[in-house]
Amino acid sequence: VSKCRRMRGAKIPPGPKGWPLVGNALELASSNSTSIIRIFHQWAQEYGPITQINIMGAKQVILSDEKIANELFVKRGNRYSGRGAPHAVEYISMNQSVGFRPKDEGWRRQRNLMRSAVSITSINKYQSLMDDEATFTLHALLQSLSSFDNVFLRYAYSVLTTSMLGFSIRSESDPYIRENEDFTSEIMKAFRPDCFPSNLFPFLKYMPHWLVPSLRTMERLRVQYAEQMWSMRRKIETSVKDGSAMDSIYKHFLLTRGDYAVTEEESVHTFQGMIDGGTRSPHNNLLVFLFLMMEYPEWQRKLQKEVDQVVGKDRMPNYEDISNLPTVRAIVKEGVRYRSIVAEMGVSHCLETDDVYNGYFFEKGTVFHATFASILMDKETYPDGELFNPARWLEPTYPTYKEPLSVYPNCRNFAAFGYGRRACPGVDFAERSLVILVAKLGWAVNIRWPLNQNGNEARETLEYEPVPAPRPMKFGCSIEARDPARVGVIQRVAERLNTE
Ligand code: HEM
Repeated sequence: VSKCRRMRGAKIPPGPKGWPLVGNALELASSNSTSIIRIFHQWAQEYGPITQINIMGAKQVILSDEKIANELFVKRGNRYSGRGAPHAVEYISMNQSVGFRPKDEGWRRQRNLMRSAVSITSINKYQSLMDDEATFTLHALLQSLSSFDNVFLRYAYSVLTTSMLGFSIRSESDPYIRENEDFTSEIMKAFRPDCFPSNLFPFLKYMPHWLVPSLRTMERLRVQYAEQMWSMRRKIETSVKDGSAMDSIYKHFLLTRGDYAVTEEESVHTFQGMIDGGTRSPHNNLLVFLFLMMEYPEWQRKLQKEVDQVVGKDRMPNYEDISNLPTVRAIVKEGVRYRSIVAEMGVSHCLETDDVYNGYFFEKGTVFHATFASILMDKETYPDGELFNPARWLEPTYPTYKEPLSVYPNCRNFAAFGYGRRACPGVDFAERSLVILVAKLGWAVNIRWPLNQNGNEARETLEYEPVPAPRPMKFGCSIEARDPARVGVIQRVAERLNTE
């Protein structure tokens, strides 16, 4: 109250009452991410766009309005760009992970390295590597149409490893993918209060490890994480020294080491951070794309029509066509909006000093969640938001329309990629990799619901696995080549790439 008075009578934001001492911890203690999203959404509806809760005395604020999220995270970004990651996440990542660490000097150095890495990948050499990866993907898909999930997973990894680390991954069963995937699923649990109670009950972190099994698990994961990053670093260093390393951002970094201020440890975490942050969401978005093309066949027709008009039948679309493919970009952007499963509850930001906004007092250390599930469905910005409707990015009647269509729609400054200083540093890379592959898919294949025994469409609804950053659950999808001539084109290009 006294702090509040100091802030000239500002009020405490509304929110559910909670219990003495524990606050709202009990409502959240047993929830997984899916139910947290639902609970946050309900609270936002009941208490308004700024809802404050209290977890064992620590304040958290749920924001469900994009304008407010922008005012705080972007305009007041100097104060609202901490992370406030749960204890288990900070411990396992040794407070060195670019995505989870506080907004400190080390984080700035890492962001600079990432900015430069992603901008180097926009030069033709790297766009062309990405394009080749998309062609391999199409080729692999045509060889094994029902393996779309794994084929896309390989793409999500290989597109990053080729440009960032200097090696392409040719099979989805490659140990690099399997190890990263297994490890990521384990580490995602570090967000859950039910798996790591020290996330909710801070006193637990001071207990001896032998007494608290979750602390022992944290230590095991920390050691494993460090070993994974450093062994990759040693491998790349050796190949750069013996001259066998392919061109990559990591190689470029090692050769121009003096240009970057990051410490050795920070650099290792930065490259791992790009793989951790950059594979899951694009993979999810590609799966969602297939689903949407089955659910909204009219948009699949529009996609195919645009690609055919721009490139014809005799060649595949490539990265140089992107500016002429606004419908492809709109389908990608709308897919991300419609199902931004990377974080439907948003990725939290942490306030670094006391602040007053709209008459409300926020205390230093408050963790803010801009819930995408509410923001990306906001009725004013997205009038028919519950529909997948790429037209909102293509037609002037919609509030989200922007010209020229050779540039827009694109994903820059799009809320689905976060806000301000903390916004996704991989946005351009992610958009490019999705647009290139979606354009090629539109050109090459038809996507339909599979048929059941009676010859009817076996429609499904899109469900997600209940872990943080959930994946779409397995679903059926029938993919077939549009015509044999196109298959021939893909085969010829893929064979040429294989022999180069
Ligand atoms: C469809 C694809 C993607 C989506 C939807 C997405 C979304 C996001 C979001 C919402 C955040 C949190 C932003 C905030 O705190 O305000 C984020 C952070 C981050 N993303 Fe992405 N992302 C995608 C792809 C990528 C890719 C390809 C990379 C790597 C090249 C990447 C690397 C990161 C990193 C390192 C962070 C943490 C940044 C920080 O905390 O400073 N992401 N992303």
